[in-house]
Amino acid sequence: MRDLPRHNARLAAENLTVTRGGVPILQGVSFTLNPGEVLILRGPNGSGKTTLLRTLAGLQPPLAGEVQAEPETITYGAHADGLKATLSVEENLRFWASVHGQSDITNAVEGFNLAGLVERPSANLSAGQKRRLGLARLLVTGRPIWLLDEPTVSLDVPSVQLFADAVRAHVAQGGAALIATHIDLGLEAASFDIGPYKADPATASDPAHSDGFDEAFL
Ligand SMILES: Nc1ncnc2c1ncn2[C@@H]1O[C@H](COP(=O)(O)OP(=O)(O)OP(=O)(O)O)[C@@H](O)[C@H]1O
Repeated sequence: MRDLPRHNARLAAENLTVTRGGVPILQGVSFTLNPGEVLILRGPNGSGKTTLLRTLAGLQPPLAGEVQAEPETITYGAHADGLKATLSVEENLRFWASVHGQSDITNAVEGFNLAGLVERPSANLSAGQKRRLGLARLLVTGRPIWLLDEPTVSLDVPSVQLFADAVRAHVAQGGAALIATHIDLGLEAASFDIGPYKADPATASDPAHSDGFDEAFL
């Protein structure tokens, strides 16, 4: 069983303003994610969930406010699977594990029912199988804070269950997860609704902080 550094799995957002294409999308976002917690990120399409997750993950700077988390505690599961197409399932997991200084992929293979697929190039997986492999990578990072963007897209019901089980096991070991999803995962979790944090359109983009181009998120 993995031994996650319990005290590291805390993330706090302090009065965050997040932007997309230089335009403020959310402002005044504050919340805390504690070890052992699952928080479901709620908000309609286009409300800024991806933008917030990317900011929390350190992939883009906030326009204002602060993200507090210990270094190298966060792993971000994006919309895109980010798999290496020519590598097999096992090679993908071993590669990802080595990037994070880990070596054991057993939990990842078993936890996402990949044993029968280990030798298959990831390019030849179905959409749901790719998604399972993408999620299995979470288990080889050794990182305690999972930030996940629509993790169940393409998953069938049994696979959603595998994912929910993985999250349960993760938080039972002191991990934490913030999950943007529109479906009920059957998890014991609080919700964080970003609706009240919609940025005031009058808060014009600050050119000093504008990215200056039309961002495309991968
Ligand atoms: N390339 C872009 N440049 C600037 N703004 C964009 C771009 N793409 C999307 N936006 C806008 O940024 C806002 C926030 O988008 P974001 O992807 O964070 O929302 P979301 O809540 O994750 O949506 P969904 O539930 O549909 O995934 C939306 O209003 C969207 O229209």
